[in-house]
Amino acid sequence: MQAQQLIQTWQTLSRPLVMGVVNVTPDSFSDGGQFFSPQAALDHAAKLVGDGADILDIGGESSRPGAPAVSEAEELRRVLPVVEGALKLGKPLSVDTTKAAVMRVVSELGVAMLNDISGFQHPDTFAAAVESQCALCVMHMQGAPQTMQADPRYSDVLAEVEGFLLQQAQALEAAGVARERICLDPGFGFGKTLAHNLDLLHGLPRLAALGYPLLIGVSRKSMIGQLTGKPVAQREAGSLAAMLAAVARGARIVRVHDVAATVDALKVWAAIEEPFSGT
Ligand SMILES: Nc1nc2ncc(COP(=O)(O)OP(=O)(O)O)nc2c(=O)[nH]1
Repeated sequence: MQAQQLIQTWQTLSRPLVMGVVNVTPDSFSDGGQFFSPQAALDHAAKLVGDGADILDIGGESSRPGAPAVSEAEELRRVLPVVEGALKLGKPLSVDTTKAAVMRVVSELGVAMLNDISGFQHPDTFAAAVESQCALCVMHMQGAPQTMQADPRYSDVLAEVEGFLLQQAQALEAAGVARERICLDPGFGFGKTLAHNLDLLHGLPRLAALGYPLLIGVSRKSMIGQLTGKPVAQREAGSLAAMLAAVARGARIVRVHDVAATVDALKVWAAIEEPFSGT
């Protein structure tokens, strides 16, 4: 069972896990349209595995601000061929979806994780998560992709994100989900200003202290663009810096587009951070 393999890995591995992004969408903010055909997506998935990805996150609906919603049928049409093909790559798969029907189908196919950017808030996705045997990524988002960046406001962003993540995790456990199946994600860029994102980055140790693996996604996001002034295609360096800052503050799974560069950055970081073995 892929889920057990993934949970075992994130419990035992001394280094952060690298999650490679496979967007089977025409409009993802960072790579929309590049991998929209099943074969292109599978070729990309294989490349990311070759580059060192520990997990692949397959998504069929863009969550960028203002993105149009995708129907259940269309999302299934996009992701199923890729999931079925990527299962043969021998790495745990995650599916990035907010639809219960998609969760149920891919759980049956044996994917390792369900990644819900809306944090399994809805009764149908909550039930699908509980009934699956998958690992679960509970992410915080204020509002919905279509409107979330209009005017995000918090009295205390860290406290509100922490409260939501803990509430959802505890609700899932109360419904019978084993604690080790759950990881948490503050949702960088999902209804957050740059200041909110930086507050969350600074506050990661408090989220890590909740006792669940932290998954973070800053790769190529607008917060990197705001800090560097660079367009999406030139945000690799900034993304690596933010990723390492998050790892230094407790992130255990990093969701990235640039897998090879991330693997290299983590190797150097680990060599510096780990006590030098002298070999
Ligand atoms: N758990 C989690 N899932 C996510 N899914 C999508 C995106 C957005 O990035 P991307 O998939 O590259 O863009 P798009 O949503 O436009 O496809 N970010 C996250 C994230 O930070 N955490």
